[in-house]
Amino acid sequence: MISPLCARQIAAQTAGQARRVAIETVPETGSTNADLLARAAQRDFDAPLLLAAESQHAGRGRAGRTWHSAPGSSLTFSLAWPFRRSLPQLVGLPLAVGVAVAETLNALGVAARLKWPNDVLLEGEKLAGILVEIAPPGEDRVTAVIGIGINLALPPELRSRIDRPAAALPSLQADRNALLAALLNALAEACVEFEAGGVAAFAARWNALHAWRGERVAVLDGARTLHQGMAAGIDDSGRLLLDTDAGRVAVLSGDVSLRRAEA
Ligand SMILES: O=C(O)CCCC[C@@H]1SC[C@@H]2NC(=O)N[C@@H]21
Repeated sequence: MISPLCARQIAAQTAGQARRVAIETVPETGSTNADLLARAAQRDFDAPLLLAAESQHAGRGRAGRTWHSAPGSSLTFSLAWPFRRSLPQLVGLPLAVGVAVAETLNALGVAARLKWPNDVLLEGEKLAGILVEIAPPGEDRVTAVIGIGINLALPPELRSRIDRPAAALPSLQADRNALLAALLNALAEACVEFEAGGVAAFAARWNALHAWRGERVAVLDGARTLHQGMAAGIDDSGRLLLDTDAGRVAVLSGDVSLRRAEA
């Protein structure tokens, strides 16, 4: 039996948090990221706010992609967090979020690993995606909307819409409120730590979770290959380090592929 998302249950399991987070759940929406960005633009809240949806019909992914999910078989939520940091200082936030998600899953016995910059993989297949979007900056703070989608089951109609190998976590489907509470605790801690220390504070933990460390990978911009080399982890700015034939390069953006790397 799949439990419905319930704000009260999630709040009860996150009550010990130093930073209070308001929690809302809705049966359906287009995109929890879009909803929180719109509300942030209207100054609808000024403290951390979590919005979780049973179902999204216009889920957004990175690089303009669509995030497909199915009611009850995915966990889809966004956390809006106001940071007292400048916009450029938030560049590495998605990596810190990836660490928080993967460590939470590891603590629940799931061997999740990270693909740069912030896909969460299980045995090489995508289990969860992270999309961080920034609301129009206020006077003294910048609000990041941290959107996370986790596959808990992959019914055939969902699998047929996803164009890449995907994984799911049926063992965690039964109590999505407990999973969401554990994630929220870890994310709130990560946001506080990120505000103090930036992405450098997460580099060693990210590297310990790196799925493709030591593997030959290609970094792509659409169909174009930008670099090829051995993935060596991230540096203190969150850049992917690649050992190429021409020496070490630090990559700022792109999609990483194992399949497209030439031997
Ligand atoms: O891997 C990606 O491309 C990122 C996917 C992020 C999906 C989540 S689901 C909750 C939140 N709302 C959205 O519209 N997108 C994010």
